[in-house]
Amino acid sequence: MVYIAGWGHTKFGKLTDMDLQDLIVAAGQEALMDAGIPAADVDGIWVGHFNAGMVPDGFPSSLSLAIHDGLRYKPATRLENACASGSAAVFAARQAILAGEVKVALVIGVEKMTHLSTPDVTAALGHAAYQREEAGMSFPGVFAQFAQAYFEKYGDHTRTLAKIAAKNHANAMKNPLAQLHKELDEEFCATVSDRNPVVAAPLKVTDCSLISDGAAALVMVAEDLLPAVSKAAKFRSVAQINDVLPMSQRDLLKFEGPRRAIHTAYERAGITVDDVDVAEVHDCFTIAELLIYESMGLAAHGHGADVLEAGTVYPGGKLPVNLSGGLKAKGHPVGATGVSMHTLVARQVLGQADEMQRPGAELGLVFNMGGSGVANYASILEGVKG
Ligand SMILES: CC(=O)CC(=O)SCCNC(=O)CCNC(=O)[C@H](O)C(C)(C)COP(=O)(O)OP(=O)(O)OC[C@H]1O[C@@H](n2cnc3c(N)ncnc32)[C@H](O)[C@@H]1OP(=O)(O)O
Repeated sequence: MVYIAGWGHTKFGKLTDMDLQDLIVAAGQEALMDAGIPAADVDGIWVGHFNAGMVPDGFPSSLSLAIHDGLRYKPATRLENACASGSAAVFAARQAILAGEVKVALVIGVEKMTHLSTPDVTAALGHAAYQREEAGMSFPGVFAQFAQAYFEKYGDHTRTLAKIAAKNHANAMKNPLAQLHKELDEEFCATVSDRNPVVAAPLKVTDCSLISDGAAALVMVAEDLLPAVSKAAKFRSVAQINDVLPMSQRDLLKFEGPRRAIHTAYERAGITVDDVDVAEVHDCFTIAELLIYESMGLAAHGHGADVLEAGTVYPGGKLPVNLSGGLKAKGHPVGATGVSMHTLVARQVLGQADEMQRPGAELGLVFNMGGSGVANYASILEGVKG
C-alpha cells in the first residue's frame, strides 16, 4: 500500500512574483515540512508539468533539486499527460513505491500560465488536441462541442451549467488557496453579458476554468514508513484509462474513458459511488462536471442535472463535489491540478480541510483528466492516520 503523508500547496492565481522554480520550491518545501521527512530521506522526485511552450525555461525535474540541498543527486523526472500531468506524476511515484525501489517519493505539480495572453495560453493548450483533425481548435471550442451535443440530445441545459459554476464559485469562498474569491450567482452565470460573454457557444466565461499559476506537492510513502509519519491517507485504489485522441472516434456523451476509470477505481476499492463521501473532479468546463456526475454513476446519461436539483453535490449533500472550488474557481494551473486534487481529497479524508471540510469524510474520489476524456486518472483515498 502507498500513503500520502504530507502536502504543500501554493495559492493559485496570477502570481507575478513567482517563476516556475519559485513555485516548485514553495510547494515542495511545504510538503517536506508537513510530512516531517528530511530531504535526505527522499528516494525520488516526480514532477507533473504540461508547458507546451508556455515557459521557455522548462526542465522542471532538475529545478526541483532547488527545494533542498539534500535532494542533490536524487533521481528527478518530469511527466506530461496534458491536463492530467499532475496525476501522471502521482501514479508514477506510487508505482515506484509499489515496485519496492522507493520508500519516500516527492511529487510536485506545477504550471506557469498567466504571464501569457489568453490567446497564447489557448494556443499552447490546444496542442493537447488531435492535430490531424482538430488543429487550431481551442479547448473551450472542444468542450463547446460536448455541450452542443448534450443540448441537442437532452435539451437546453444552460441553467444546469450555471448552477455548477455558481456552486463552485461559492465553494471557493471557503478555500484561501483559490484564485477567484468572487460569488457569481446562478443568474449571472446563466446570462450572456458584457462581463460574461460567450467564449465558444454555448459556453460563456463562467463555464470555463481559469488560467492560473500554481504548484502543489505531496510526500508519498511506503507501508513501512507508516509508524514514522503523523498522518496518512491511503491510496485504496487507482485506475488509469486512456481513450483514443480523435474526437471523431468517440461518442462524446458517453464519456467512456472517464466512466471506465472511475468505475475501475470503485471496483478495485471494493466500493460503489454510495460509499464515496467527497470528490474533487476535473471541471475544466461546467459541461465536463455535468458529464462526470453521469460517469460517476450519480445519474443516468442525460440526467446529471438531477443531482443538483436533489442537492447531492452541494456542501451538506450526500456527495459534495469540488468543495475546493474546482478548476472553475480554485484555478487550473494545468500540471499542478492532479496533485492539487489529491492534496485536497487527502485533507478531506483526514479531517484537515478546515472550512472546506465535509464532516466525517472517510473515502474520497479524485478524477483528473487530460484532453477531452482522453487520459483519465481516478483515485480512491481513505484516511487512516492523523
Ligand atoms: C487541456 C486538457 O488536457 C484538458 C483541460 O483541462 S481543458 C482546460 C484548459 N484550460 C482552459 O482552456 C482555460 C479556459 N479559460 C480561458 O481561456 C479564459 O479564462 C477565458 C477565455 C474564459 C477568459 O479569459 P479572458 O477573456 O482573457 O478574461 P480576463 O481578461 O482574464 O478576465 C476578465 C474578467 O473575467 C473574469 N474571468 C476570467 N476568466 C474567468 C473564468 N474562467 N470564470 C469566471 N470569471 C473569469 C476575470 O476575473 C475578470 O473579471 P474582472 O473584470 O471582474 O476582474
